[in-house]
Amino acid sequence: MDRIKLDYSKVLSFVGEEEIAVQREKATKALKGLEDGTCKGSDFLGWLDLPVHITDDELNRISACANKLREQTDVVVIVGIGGSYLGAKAVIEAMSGSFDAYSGTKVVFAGNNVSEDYLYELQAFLKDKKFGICVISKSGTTTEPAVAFRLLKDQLIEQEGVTVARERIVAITDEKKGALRTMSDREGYETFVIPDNVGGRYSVLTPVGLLPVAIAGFDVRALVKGAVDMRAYGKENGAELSATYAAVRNALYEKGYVIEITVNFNPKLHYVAEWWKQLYGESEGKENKGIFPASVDFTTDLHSMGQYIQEGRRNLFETVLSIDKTKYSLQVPCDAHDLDKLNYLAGKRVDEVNKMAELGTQLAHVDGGVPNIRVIIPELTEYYLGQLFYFYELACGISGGILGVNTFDQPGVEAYKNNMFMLLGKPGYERK
Ligand SMILES: O=P(O)(O)OC[C@H]1O[C@](O)(CO)[C@@H](O)[C@@H]1O
Repeated sequence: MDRIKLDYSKVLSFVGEEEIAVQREKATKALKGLEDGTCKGSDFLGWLDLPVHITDDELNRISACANKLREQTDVVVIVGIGGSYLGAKAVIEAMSGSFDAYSGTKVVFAGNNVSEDYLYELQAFLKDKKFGICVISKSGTTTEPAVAFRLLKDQLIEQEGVTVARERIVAITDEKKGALRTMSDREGYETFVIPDNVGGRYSVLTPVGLLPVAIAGFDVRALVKGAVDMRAYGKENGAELSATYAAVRNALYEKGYVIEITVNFNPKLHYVAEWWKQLYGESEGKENKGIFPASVDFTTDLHSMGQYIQEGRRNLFETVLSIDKTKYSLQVPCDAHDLDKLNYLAGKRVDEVNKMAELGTQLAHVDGGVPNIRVIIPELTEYYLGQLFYFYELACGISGGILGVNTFDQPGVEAYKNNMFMLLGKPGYERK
């Protein structure tokens, strides 16, 4: 099997090898802190060896539950927010056909917003369907999924009765605590556990990511295998890939490049970038520090954000997720009249046009003062997504260590919640 690669040659006119070497040394220390459990937030290092410890029994149970739901339903609603949906959404979007949504989708998402219109339209969509619910919340108390779950559970009971509804609801939550655990135990829902020592944004390789991906019909074993292989590769060489990426981005940060834009040239990677944004944003954005994680979809956004990236404030760098091989092959046809003047492209693969757009953009942006990192992915498969997830997770742990923050907490998220609870009159929040 091949492996994802890193190319940072196009940052070297912005930061020198010696500046990267300084950060690389810090990366080695940060990695040690993760491996021997002495870093800040060390209660949440369960993700480090998680892929290696996933057993065949666990994967079989996930497959069995997914198959049961696939047989019993037309559609399964995945209810969750943040780390409780982004990993699964990233894999499902990456692996699905671009128009699958129009031809009988198996999985839809809810509980990642509190839009009344979204929920109303979802309920209308589900009205004549056999549906199931996979509700995911580590804390079991997050408002967005809790509101969506209450509505959908009532609808399911109304459409199918209490007994069938119980069979079609699966909960993924804490082993012992939280409202969702209490409810699941009382109602007798099938449950899967999010380990205590794995935070939400690091949970894609637990049932949180694996069960929805399996329900959608994709290969969770290949996903896990990719992560296992990336872990093993890192063990051999001091986590070379992750440590280098962490060092390079911190060398850039030290020089005032405070925004990292993750770029794709394939819209299927849109949600991989959303997952990455939560991972890095929640992990590093604290104590008035941290690189701001942003993302764009090219070439689409070259026609909107491209102007700013080329000529706006020079405080950003790009990390391009570059896919080597496409799944399908398509050539630009020849036209006898050539009225659109495109015959110079006739016979070329559409992907060649895309690759030249990628190279042309890289050269233009580097010329314009935007350092460029490339993460090269051999093909868009579950296996390489598994590698990519693990590469990014480890790099994030290392990068947070270099920055000196606790990578694994998210105290800042509470501020909006407290205000919302106070405004909504939640008991206990009146005085705040
Ligand atoms: O799984 P839970 O507990 O509902 O939390 C969902 C998300 O909310 C946060 O706790 C805060 O936004 C994230 O860290 C987490 O991924």
